[in-house]
Amino acid sequence: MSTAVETVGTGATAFAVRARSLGKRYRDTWALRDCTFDLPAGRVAALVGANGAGKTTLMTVLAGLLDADEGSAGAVGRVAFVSQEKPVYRHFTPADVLKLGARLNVVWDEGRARRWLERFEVPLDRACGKLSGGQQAQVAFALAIGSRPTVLMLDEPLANLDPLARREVTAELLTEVDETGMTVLLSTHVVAELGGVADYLLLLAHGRLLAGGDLDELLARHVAYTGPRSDVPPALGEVVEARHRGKQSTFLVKLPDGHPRPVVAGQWTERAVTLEDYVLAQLAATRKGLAPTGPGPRGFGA
Ligand SMILES: Nc1ncnc2c1ncn2[C@@H]1O[C@H](COP(=O)(O)OP(=O)(O)OP(=O)(O)O)[C@@H](O)[C@H]1O
Repeated sequence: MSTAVETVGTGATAFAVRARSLGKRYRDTWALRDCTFDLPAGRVAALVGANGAGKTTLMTVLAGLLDADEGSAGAVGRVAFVSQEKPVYRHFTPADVLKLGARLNVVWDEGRARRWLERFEVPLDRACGKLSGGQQAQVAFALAIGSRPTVLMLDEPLANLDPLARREVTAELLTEVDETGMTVLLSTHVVAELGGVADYLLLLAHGRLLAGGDLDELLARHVAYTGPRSDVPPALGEVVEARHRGKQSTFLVKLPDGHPRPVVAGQWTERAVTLEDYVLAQLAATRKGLAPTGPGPRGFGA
């Protein structure tokens, strides 16, 4: 079955992107399978997963550039997608790219696009082929931002950027979200830098949605314990990851539903789980072949 991406009516929907049992295969191999989620509007969602997990495939299907083989997907309003390669015409200057944006897009905000380039000090009159990889990426972002998307999808937007530019790009994206109400879905391996930026998570493993949902809620349902070497954590819960080094053990534990965070005593300490802790623990568990936390009825089983 081939299912094209449908555009969902803007009515009273609170979601910006929806996927139902979405699947995509390349020849006989499924790259994406049984992927179901609703991404609420106005969120900044991090799409994470190991190499080959299916992130690019998911975004490309959501953006309507690839047909799904199973299920359906839809996005509300205008979607802009910046692929991993961030392609720009090498002989065009950034100023030419802006002119092209104005001609190609029904909705075009020249000021926004230009401000983005000025903010990142990208020369407007130099051929894109002579710009650095990071500057070329900024041109691709400016083109996407200028088209005033309702949903902006960015495949590894931080990959070519220096550490300061990464911080500035994420900050600028948040400003855009605040000002326009757009929804952002971005895939990345630079999870540590998404703290305070992403407020939603979609975690893929081997083409399946392993976990997803509101980030604060997800992290509040987990806790990290450190203490003397032990085979079991000091309190009830499902062990997502156990690490033992010398005489010390660290556990990342999913708390039982409805239970408050237990207070541990003695030599054990507990701390809140960060996005990076959570993602690394989940990825390590899937790599070791441990049973992943399976998706719940809406695909969110974190
Ligand atoms: N055009 C293609 N033809 C055949 N297989 C493909 C194609 N594109 C991707 N795949 C396979 O589909 C799976 C998912 O790939 P995808 O690029 O979506 O992963 P990803 O999570 O984006 O990876 P990365 O983090 O390395 O960019 C991988 O096993 C990959 O080898």
